[in-house]
Amino acid sequence: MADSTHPVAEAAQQAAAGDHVVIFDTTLRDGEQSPGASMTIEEKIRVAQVLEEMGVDVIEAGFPIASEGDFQAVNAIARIVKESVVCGLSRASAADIDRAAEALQPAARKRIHTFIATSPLHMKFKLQMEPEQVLQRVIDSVSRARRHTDDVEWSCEDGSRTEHEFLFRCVEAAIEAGATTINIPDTVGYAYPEEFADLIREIRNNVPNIDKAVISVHCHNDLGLAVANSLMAVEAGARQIECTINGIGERAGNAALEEVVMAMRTRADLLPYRNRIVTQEIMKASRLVSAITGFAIQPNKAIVGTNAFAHESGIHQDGMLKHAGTYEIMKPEDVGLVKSSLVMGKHSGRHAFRKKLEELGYELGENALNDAFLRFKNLADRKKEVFDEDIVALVDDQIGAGAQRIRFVRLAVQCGSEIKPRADLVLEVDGEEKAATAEGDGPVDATFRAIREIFPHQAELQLFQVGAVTQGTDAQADVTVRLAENGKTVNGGAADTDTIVAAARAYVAALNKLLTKREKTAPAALTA
Ligand SMILES: CC(=O)SCCNC(=O)CCNC(=O)[C@H](O)C(C)(C)COP(=O)(O)OP(=O)(O)OC[C@H]1O[C@@H](n2cnc3c(N)ncnc32)[C@H](O)[C@@H]1OP(=O)(O)O
Ligand SMILES: CC(C)C(=O)C(=O)O
Repeated sequence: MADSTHPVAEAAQQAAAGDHVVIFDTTLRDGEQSPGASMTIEEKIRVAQVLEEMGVDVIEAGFPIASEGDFQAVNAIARIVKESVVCGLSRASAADIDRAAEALQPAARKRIHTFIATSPLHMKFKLQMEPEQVLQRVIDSVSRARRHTDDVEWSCEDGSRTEHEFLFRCVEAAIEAGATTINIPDTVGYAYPEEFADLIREIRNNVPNIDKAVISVHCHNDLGLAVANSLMAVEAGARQIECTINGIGERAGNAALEEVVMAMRTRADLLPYRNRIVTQEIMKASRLVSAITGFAIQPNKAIVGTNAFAHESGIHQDGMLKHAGTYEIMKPEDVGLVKSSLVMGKHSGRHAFRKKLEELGYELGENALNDAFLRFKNLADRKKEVFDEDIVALVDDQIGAGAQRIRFVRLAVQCGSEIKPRADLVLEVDGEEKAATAEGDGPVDATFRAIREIFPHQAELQLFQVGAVTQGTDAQADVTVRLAENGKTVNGGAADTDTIVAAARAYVAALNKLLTKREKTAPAALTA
């Protein structure tokens, strides 16, 4: 029987009575159960360290009996982590519990989490056990776990679909046997927030010794209600939330740690509870878990999606520039982002466009700004997102318009496995056609040498980038050439179904921009 004066039991009682919500992270156990999310031991250690730094109270590091790798990972994390409690999962069997205890042996603070299903469906078909046998297993497993540690968590798998009277008996027996945390899982994400909160209240009202344990919840997201169910449970008296970074987990995942924590922080007026999470570490943890599992975060994912603090619509951008509170309920810095971003696209307005130009170092007069804005809108209609580079090109084009001293006329290139690449090029320079022939290390090199021969210059080629505008062998090649001279950098772009022609045109476009920039500062010729 549990000693109610034991420090763990006392802490449990205090937590249950107080406003501290224990954050139990199961990214490394339930999170890893997401198909395709397996992590190596080294990766699990990295995640555990970030969780510890973040202030997670309990890290469920794995299911030690599941495999040698899981055992080793839990064992390694138990050695390294000092601030958080390290927890291992086990079924209601002596072998599982002893294996978990062995893995957790070096931990400064350890918890054994043992579970068994209690719903009629799971008991009958999966476990093929009678309810009374399950009840006896609850007592046996918790008692065995208590031989290894004072910190024992017991879970009734499929708790939300369990008959209430039987659930109360199991919970009471688990606490009687020494469980200090009672976890009520919504294993299949079936619960509805008010119904789930009522279940927690009923447990509190019907289990005589419930004040000797912390009530925990573990909600799955099959109906997208995991976070709502978890928060409603806290309002009803639960004081531990089980969750995962980015909400990963079995099937549709678990309650997302970042969402429950930021909801409690942002709506502290309605949810006046404390937790130890350093929210500024959220982005770091999210990116690490995404990178390790290979699970991309959807752009509109709450808190950690790339769009969570990004604004594209003109009216929103205007509001944001005037007061961030108009469209942001959280500060991006509070989750570890440097600042919100104004994403330029077809819905953006003039205020945001002017601000973006300022950030990019342009100060345009009213007419030039209006002109650039129209061109920007035109481009945005054709392009999903307009990047900073597009805006630079657009404004540079405008500045350089009318100053096309050099024009592409024609190009013939010879190349192949047996021939030295050769370019025959004709350009028009200040209205006069000039031709050159050059050889090079490849057709592009030969073409660029021919340009230098016709129009000698010192500019350095910093970037040559080829992309495809469309797919297939008839795709247009989209070439970008970046030239730099005396600290001035310009990009020239061109598209053509012939990659070498696109390269020549892009080089000429960049050269024209450089000429314009050069003439603005020192009206001498660019030619050497
Ligand atoms: C809701 C949850 O997320 S629970 C955690 C789920 N996570 C995992 O299952 C991941 C790790 N699991 C594994 O590696 C394996 O399933 C193991 C090592 C645990 C067991 O493997 P195996 O011995 O091959 O059994 P298998 O997985 O096929 O079947 C599970 C067995 O455990 C039994 N079982 C299931 N839950 C429990 C439980 N809580 N307590 C006791 N027995 C249980 C099942 O009834 C079944 O028993 P049976 O073999 O007598 O029919
Ligand atoms: C083991 C328990 C807590 C679980 O993962 C579930 O029921 O979903």
